[in-house]
Amino acid sequence: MPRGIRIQSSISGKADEMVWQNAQRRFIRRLLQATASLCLIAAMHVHADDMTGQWREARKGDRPEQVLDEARNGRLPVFDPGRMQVFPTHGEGAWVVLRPLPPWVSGERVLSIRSPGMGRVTLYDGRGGTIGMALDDFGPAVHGHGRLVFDIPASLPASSPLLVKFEPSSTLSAPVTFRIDTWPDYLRSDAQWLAFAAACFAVMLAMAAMALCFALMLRDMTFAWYAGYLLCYSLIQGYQTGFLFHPLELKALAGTSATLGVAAVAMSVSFAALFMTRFAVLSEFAPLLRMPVLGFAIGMPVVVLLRVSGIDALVQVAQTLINPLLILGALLLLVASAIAAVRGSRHAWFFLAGWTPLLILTALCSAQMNGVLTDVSWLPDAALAAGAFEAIVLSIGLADRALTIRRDRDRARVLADSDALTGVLNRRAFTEVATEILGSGTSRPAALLFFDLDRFKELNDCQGHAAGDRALVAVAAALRMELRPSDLLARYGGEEFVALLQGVDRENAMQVATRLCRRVHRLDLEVGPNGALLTVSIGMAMRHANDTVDSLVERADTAMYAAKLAGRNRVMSAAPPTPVLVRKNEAKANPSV
Ligand SMILES: Nc1nc2c(ncn2[C@@H]2O[C@H](COP(=O)(O)OP(=O)(O)OP(=O)(O)O)[C@@H](O)[C@H]2O)c(=O)[nH]1
Repeated sequence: MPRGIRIQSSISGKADEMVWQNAQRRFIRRLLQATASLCLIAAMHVHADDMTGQWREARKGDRPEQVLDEARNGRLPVFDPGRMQVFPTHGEGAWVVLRPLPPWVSGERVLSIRSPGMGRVTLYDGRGGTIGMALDDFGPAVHGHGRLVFDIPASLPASSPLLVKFEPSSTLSAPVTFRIDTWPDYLRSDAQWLAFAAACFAVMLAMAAMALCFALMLRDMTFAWYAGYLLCYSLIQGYQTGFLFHPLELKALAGTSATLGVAAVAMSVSFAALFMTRFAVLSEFAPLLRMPVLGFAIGMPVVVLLRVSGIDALVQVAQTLINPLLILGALLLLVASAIAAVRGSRHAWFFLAGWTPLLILTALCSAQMNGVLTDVSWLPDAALAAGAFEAIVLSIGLADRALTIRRDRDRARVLADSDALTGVLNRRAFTEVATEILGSGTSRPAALLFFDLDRFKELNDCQGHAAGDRALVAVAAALRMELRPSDLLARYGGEEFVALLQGVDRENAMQVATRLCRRVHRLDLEVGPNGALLTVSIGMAMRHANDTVDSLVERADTAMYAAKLAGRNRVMSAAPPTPVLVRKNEAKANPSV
């Protein structure tokens, strides 16, 4: 929209803005409600009772047959393989015996271990053979997605117990579930998971790429911190689900979860802190918490450096600090954004809506490590989906922020461009916009009207300056009403106005000017005690090639004086520019001539 019209429509824009803000408030409220419902989804999970399980910690010198014997004799603790269970991977690891229950799945089948963490798992096939596997393993021909899968040959009786060993590992053990499926069933669920995970990663990475582009284009670090956060969170999920290795086949990242994975966890919270500080405008809405949040954002990379330093003592310190710091930091972000939101930061609400489900799910996944919510095996997948959900919510928030900034800028521009008393364009803005218009097409006809109120001094003297101001406002409003939205109207000086009419010929311009002249008279504003009404004298000049705004105004002003001399309350048309004037303008436009 041209700048002049934008300013002119600013008043009606205010009403639209209020409607828009209410709609936004409603949208955010609904978003929060949806988020809350997402967090409160009942922990319903149906799992098939198709196996029983027994387990014990592995000891040095254990033999597989001995463990199977112990299981057969009922000397091992029992667990439900369909519920999430953590098996120790410190020391010598852990043995797990799975006993399929009838009805048995015969023929070729698949044992899958969901969310196994980064450790290695070995299946003993009962004939002295073993198959070892890990999420970042590229050896086996068949590899699951988001899970470890073992091919159970048809030759192994369906009722045979399966012996699995969780090998010793320095990485944290994760709660796992076990399942035996026929190949078609397994392939179907694997394809579903792949589609789900690919969609979540695609959303997060697309939003991160978009944020990076915006960071570069707008030179706004808020977008950069946001992109950094999303990339780190995607990396964390990529490690945890094994998506980086299968299907992405990023072999270079195999074995890096203890360093790069941990760094990604720490950096994601650090980036989230930096992002939230700017996004929720903590400096304005929660200034006391800004420094602690920034301190946390800077502290986390330091801990990461200690963790990857390779110096034992420092690694130990980092290892001790990292988890408590993560928990404290996450809570700090939550509290800071909640305070900012309550104090009026609209974008803090977006942050809360996106970040809270993720935080709750992360906390619930951690709780599963301690034997809580063992039925809810979809929680790790929900944490992945929450990442995508958060990416969408925060991207909408960032778009809203960009719009808000733009609207504020537009409003400031409108204020700077408009005349404080009458609300029409001021002289500087008129000159700029009119120069743009005249420069954009010389072939299009245009006319400039110069208005000067008659005997305005008398009105001021007799009725006071305030009455004079009211008259100026009334005249400006009347002129604005009469003109087309595309015509520019400006207050040029004290009681002088100018209008630039586009696409009119001389005859049309004279008709418009005459109509405006009559309109001012019809305002019935008395000038003095003798009952004379306020009138206006108008000079009209048609735009010629080589005309500048100044030359056009100058000719219209001269015509206006002629109207004054001829008795006021009338319109006079300016003569075409004299050759001297044209030559002067040509010289101005091209100083070398
Ligand atoms: N109330 C009010 N008066 C203003 C404002 N700006 C300029 N004026 C007054 O407008 C009057 C202009 O007077 P003149 O230039 O003598 O012109 P005039 O009285 O209209 O006489 P003619 O133009 O010859 O018809 C002066 O008295 C200014 O003080 C304003 O913002 N508000």
